[in-house]
Amino acid sequence: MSDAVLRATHLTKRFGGLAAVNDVSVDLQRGRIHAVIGPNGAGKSTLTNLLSGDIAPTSGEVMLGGRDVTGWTPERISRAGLGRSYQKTNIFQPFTVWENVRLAAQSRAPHAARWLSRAAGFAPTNEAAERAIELAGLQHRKSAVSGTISHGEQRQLEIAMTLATSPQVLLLDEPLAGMGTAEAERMVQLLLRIKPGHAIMLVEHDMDAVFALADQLTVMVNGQVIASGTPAQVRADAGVQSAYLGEEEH
Ligand SMILES: Nc1ncnc2c1ncn2[C@@H]1O[C@H](COP(=O)(O)OP(=O)(O)OP(=O)(O)O)[C@@H](O)[C@H]1O
Repeated sequence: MSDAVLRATHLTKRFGGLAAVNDVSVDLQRGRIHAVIGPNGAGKSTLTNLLSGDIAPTSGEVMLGGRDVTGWTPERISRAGLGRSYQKTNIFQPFTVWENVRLAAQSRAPHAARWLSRAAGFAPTNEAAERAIELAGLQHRKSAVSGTISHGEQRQLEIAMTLATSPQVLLLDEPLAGMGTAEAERMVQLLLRIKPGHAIMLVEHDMDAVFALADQLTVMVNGQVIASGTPAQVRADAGVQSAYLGEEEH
């Protein structure tokens, strides 16, 4: 697996006496979705925060595109090619869908270009925004005010804003949370569309979606990886059945 775009090795994060993430290693490869599942408190959000640089590990390292990014700020890691969706918190509700996505794309424009360009006249930025909106399936909502679109569309917008920064790696934190069946299906299709060009880590509680999307599955319990492999391997794992998947069936 030498072609990993992101490789985290032996990551540990301690909060006082609690090892929220305990010796966890994950690889993310282009064109593949690596799902991380586990019960509440398993350490999935902490792992995501370690990869994005939002928190620094107690030990272990994170390599992104062949560079050691351990301890880098989130902004620097983001510029190095990692995009992370933040559950609607980055959306400016009064702005249109287009304005939100274009602002996200503009944050990636070279510094000089940002100041020299007029609001609607910088072609590469507009192209990145157009492409992101199309991939996210929001063309028909471009001029809608973001605060007025549905919950599912806001989640699509959040992903469009992340895509607009042209990341190689995407960390997606529960993109299907709070969705009905139709919205969830739309999001699954969106994720399949963006999969070919990106290395994706998906943290998600919706097991139907996880098994529909994941090429690789890592199961965490109490900060530790208890199983990792293909969805079929993980489904067949007796330890996973009793520690986690079994719970879903009750
Ligand atoms: N900043 C913090 N300080 C202290 N403990 C923390 C902190 N962040 C997380 N924890 C603890 O670390 C453990 C893992 O939490 P984390 O949020 O990563 O789990 P999770 O798998 O994302 O759960 P969920 O599915 O509910 O989001 C939990 O016991 C949590 O209480």
